[in-house]
Amino acid sequence: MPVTSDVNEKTGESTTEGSADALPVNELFESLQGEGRLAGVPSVFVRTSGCNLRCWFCDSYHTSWEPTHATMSVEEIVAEVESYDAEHVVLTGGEPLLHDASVALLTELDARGYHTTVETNGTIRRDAPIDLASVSPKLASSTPTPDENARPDGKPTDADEWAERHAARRIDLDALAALVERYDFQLKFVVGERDDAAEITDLLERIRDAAAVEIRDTDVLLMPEGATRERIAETRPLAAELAQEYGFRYTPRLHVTLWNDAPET
Ligand SMILES: C[S@@+](CC[C@H](N)C(=O)[O-])C[C@H]1O[C@@H](n2cnc3c(N)ncnc32)[C@H](O)[C@@H]1O
Ligand SMILES: Nc1nc2[nH]cc(C(=O)O)c2c(=O)[nH]1
Ligand code: SF4
Ligand SMILES: [Mg+2]
Repeated sequence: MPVTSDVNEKTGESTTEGSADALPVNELFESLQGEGRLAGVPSVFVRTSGCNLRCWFCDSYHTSWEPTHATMSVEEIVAEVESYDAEHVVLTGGEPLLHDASVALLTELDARGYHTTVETNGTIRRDAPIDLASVSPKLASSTPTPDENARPDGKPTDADEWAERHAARRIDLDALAALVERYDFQLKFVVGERDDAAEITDLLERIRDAAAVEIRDTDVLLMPEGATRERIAETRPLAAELAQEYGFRYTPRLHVTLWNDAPET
């Protein structure tokens, strides 16, 4: 029987000791990669549950604010991935690098020749075979407030408690430097307001100082904030404008345009 892999729902801390071979999986599906430099590529998505942050805009509420999951062994996940025809696998969450078993899963996928992308908030470093580290550091504007949260029914969350924890955890320069040094990477920032740009350029300077590899402006992608077609229609012009102004790349959210906020897309 697989050992339960879990994350403390109150603090988002990983409690995965002794569970190197099982993951909390919120959903597993095939879709088109919607974001980043592999946008449009058919991919299997493995969405783990549990996060150490609480972005107010999180489009995966049931992995962060209210985590739900089935526990699957690495073997079961690999078998389900193999039932699809795709060559690309995206490990996401929640925060997938919280879990020890993510390393085991990536190792098994690598051994079978899959291209792996890991979507991560950049606060955790891991040694694992990752083909593309898709790192999305969280800006101050992601911090939850009692008025702004991702809860589908709009009711209040424990945002006060989380605001402090989120702010303290969201940037870890050592972890960001390690991720860009170890892996082929993209830095993907969620943009919803013009002030985000100053924080991005400031943070970029600090990562460049801390990391021993080159970070080109074209490794930096700006992505419109929004989990729905309506919302990205509002934020898209700003993300595109800032990308042009600063020489960064723009990335769409193809899946939102195609399927809005439907699950398993
Ligand atoms: C749900 S997160 C899971 C991976 C990891 N926790 C992270 O944040 O990078 C997957 C991607 O969706 C982005 N994201 C989440 N909610 C979003 C929103 N409302 N608008 C735009 N991007 C969003 C994140 O920044 C990240 O790049
Ligand atoms: N189609 C599609 N592309 C994605 N790229 C990153 C995603 C994520 O949630 O990490 C995502 C997602 O949820 N769906
Ligand atoms: S870090 Fe990722 S999964 Fe966690 S709350 Fe933010 S967007 Fe959601
Ligand atoms: Mg998503």
